[in-house]
Amino acid sequence: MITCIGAAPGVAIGRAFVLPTWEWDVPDQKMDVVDLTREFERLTEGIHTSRCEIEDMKKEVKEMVGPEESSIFDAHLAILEDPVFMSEIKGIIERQYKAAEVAVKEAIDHFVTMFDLLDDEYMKERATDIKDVGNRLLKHLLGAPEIKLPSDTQPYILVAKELSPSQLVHLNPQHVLGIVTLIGGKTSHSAIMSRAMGIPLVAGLEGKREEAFQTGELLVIDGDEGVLFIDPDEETQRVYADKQRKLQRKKEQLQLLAEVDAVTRDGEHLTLAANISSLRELETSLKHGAQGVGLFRTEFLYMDRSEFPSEDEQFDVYRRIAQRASGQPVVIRTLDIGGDKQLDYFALPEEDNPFLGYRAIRISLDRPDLFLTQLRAILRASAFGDVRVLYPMISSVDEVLQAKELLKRAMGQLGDRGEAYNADIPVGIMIEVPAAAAIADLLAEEVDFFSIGTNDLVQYVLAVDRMNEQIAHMYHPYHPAVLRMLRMTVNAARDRGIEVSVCGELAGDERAIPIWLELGVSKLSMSPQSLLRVKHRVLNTSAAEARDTGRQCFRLGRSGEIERLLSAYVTPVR
Ligand SMILES: C=C(OP(=O)(O)O)C(=O)O
Repeated sequence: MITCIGAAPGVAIGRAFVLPTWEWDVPDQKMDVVDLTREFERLTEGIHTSRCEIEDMKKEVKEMVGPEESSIFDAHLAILEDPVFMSEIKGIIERQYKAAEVAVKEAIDHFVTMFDLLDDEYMKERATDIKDVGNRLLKHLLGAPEIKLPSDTQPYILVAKELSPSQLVHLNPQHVLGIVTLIGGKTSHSAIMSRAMGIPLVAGLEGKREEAFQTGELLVIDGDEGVLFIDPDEETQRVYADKQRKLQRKKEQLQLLAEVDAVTRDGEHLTLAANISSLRELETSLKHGAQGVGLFRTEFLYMDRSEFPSEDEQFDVYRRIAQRASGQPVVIRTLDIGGDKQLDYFALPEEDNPFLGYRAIRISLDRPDLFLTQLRAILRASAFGDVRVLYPMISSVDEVLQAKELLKRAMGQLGDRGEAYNADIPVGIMIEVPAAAAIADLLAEEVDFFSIGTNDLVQYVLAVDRMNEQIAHMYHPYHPAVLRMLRMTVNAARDRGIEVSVCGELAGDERAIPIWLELGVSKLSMSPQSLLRVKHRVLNTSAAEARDTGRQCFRLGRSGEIERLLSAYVTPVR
């Protein structure tokens, strides 16, 4: 047995297919005849073809896996445009008279060595991205063929030194039982995609096996435990086949809960809704028994295009979602760009602190033309279902009043056009900025509901960037400061009699159920993949007991203690 990193859960048993390394042999030679113009032209053409391929893969992943995973390819496109990477390549051509492919190879080696030397998992993963993009560029410059995966064989476990997201896109989950990579870890882009595609993955095998992996050898991998067996004996095969069957059965049992209400053992009802970014995700959510859409992240409608979506385009999507939700609530959040979410055609200013900068409602209020277009589209959809509007990143009463004023103006415009809409559309705000939690009592006077966005709330309360892997260990959703903010918000909503729900990642963490019960939050909105797991936990929970645990959490002073107490209370189900 080899212990490694379990990067995507699940068990796989099958024969190995070893993927040849995607690295080209490039002889280090100077140009025969110095023709800089020709080399630059070849380089430009290679970049263009690579960009087109990456854009196609991005579209494919968006369709197949989801918009968030597809944004992985933005990092790849950014590398092709990176001025430092490109000037390194051009400098080698210009000053050393080397052919474009030699220059690209040297630039890849230079940056990969530099990033690998840093003792930082995140930077090492970025080295993988550079290799992936650089090798794609090299492939075009050398006219080399694409490495193809077998598609007509028995299903196999794919073994690769490392696997790039662009290689993963072309995997057929019907053929690939599992993945083994020598390098990489839990945070790699491949791991994120494997998890979303439901393919078990173990990583970090480099140096743990002396001889090379061979195509055809029998492997067992367990992506939960992070273990790999090579040519396992019969007993091991039996044990893991058994585990695999149990996991499959668990999945099937959970699926049976889709139509069951989320009620605790002692009769308390919770509403479990879904966070979605597309119609495709709504379908998955409905299959998993979602009670409506608690958060529709509309920014994904604005991505992968060259201009802002028109009112009609937006209306078409919102209407279809409202209709498909068949009368269940659909909460549509207005545009939340800025921070880590950028639009190619909307040049946001370079900022020192983009998460504290020009983003979300701040942009909407600054650009009423864009905001009114979106509000009209949402309002028109409200004639087709229980549509509600949600404003992101609210930090003051003034912002709410301005947004409400613009909503009224949008209603007036639709009225002039004779369009139907719900004049009483419920209006809510995200509580994700500490200021909003602190003045929740004032904000509650102005709106119909609160939706607590714990992802951003945790980042802002703790001053811990949610995207920065180096400080990821400090990102504590169970920090007492976060719990206090939650309490303030929920109390304010209760005193004013408005609805409060939670839509951050914490809503999908079954360990948090005692916190919600203690606070009196009865509506949770989460990723479609979490719905059945959380429901299963709710069904096995005694609200009275859980509330007791929740109460104890509020008395503890350290995140670790709180997390331990909650973890001991539940045994997570997958
Ligand atoms: C749901 C949230 O918003 P985002 O889309 O930024 O994750 C949140 O911040 O909790």
